[in-house]
Amino acid sequence: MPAPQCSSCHATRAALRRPRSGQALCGPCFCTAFEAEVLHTVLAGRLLPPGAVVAVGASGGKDSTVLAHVLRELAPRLGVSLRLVAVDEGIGGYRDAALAAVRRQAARWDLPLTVVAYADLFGGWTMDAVARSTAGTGRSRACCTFCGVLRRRALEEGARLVGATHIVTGHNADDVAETVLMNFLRGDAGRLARGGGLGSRGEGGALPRCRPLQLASQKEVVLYAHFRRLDYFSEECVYAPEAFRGHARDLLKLLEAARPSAALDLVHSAERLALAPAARPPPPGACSRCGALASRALCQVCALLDGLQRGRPRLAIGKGRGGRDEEGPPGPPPPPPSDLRSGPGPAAGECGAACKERCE
Ligand SMILES: Nc1ncnc2c1ncn2[C@@H]1O[C@H](COP(=O)(O)OP(=O)(O)OP(=O)(O)O)[C@@H](O)[C@H]1O
Repeated sequence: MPAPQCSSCHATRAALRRPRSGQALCGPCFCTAFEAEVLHTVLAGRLLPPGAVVAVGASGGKDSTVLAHVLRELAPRLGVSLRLVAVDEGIGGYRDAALAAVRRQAARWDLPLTVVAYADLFGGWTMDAVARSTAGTGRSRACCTFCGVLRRRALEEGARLVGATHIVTGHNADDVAETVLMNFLRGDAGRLARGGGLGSRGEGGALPRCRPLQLASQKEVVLYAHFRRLDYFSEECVYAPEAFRGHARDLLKLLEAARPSAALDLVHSAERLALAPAARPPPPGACSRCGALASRALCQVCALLDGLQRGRPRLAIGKGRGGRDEEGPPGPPPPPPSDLRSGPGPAAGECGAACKERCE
């Protein structure tokens, strides 16, 4: 059976059916509709005011590639300027190739690019060193959680470096739905309550952050990249197979098979969740070491670096466990890596990151 006419321009055959609405569109009409929807998300949510200097978290992957491309198209109408900020986590055999994709994008789109590295920001620690340090312990599966905490801080530092007023990331509806599921499975009411909305307003001196693709499905992000012929890096991080997120992703796929709107429904559920006063997390204070926002004495970055230097990486994830090890009782502490400096961490007041928030 021949493909139906595009239901928008009626001039050509449709190339796809939109996964959620079933609307038949040709490639160009789909891309125009996709861009209009992102524009609506940004304007309706007042995410990026005119004059904003926007740091785009650029990983080289499909989501941030699509985000940077769409925002570049929309920048004149929004009245914002863009900077690409890429974080080099120090993941051998993965990040170098992804950074090469970001460099190609920056050159092709004529956007300024700044790269910040964990090794420079976090006293010599790279993600590979963190993984070595946790290998064989109960904490090795938490690599992605550790990395998310450090990346959030690194992105904040990079954004400040380029004079940004706002940070955007490429999280799409599926990413956010997975996070909602993970928080439910962890029983983490505090993060569920904070996870709603399209981003954070930048409390405590942190830069405002938002996710303009939060209402776009992963499938449509991929379709947009395909029809716009975007060049992106599509390999999975070497540490991803260990992550708990993979189970949430599998669960989401099962749910979507029965209910195609499951991801977006979860995103909207999180937006509407209202916590009983007793379940609300306490107002954050300042990290006693670096001055960043923290719901405990040390912010998550300082707690993590502290634990790494002592050979007992720990992270306060979940329902107020007071910063104890994330995954079960600690095993014997591994020796500290000999090739790493144990850095002092950022000076008081320099961080400004919202450490209390989930960092992926
Ligand atoms: N190394 C990095 N440098 C800068 N920003 C990053 C980096 N890694 C992730 N981000 C930001 O966080 C968002 C979510 O990252 P995540 O690791 O969940 O990957 P993803 O959902 O596959 O996104 P992408 O396809 O853009 O890599 C990205 O879209 C990007 O904006």
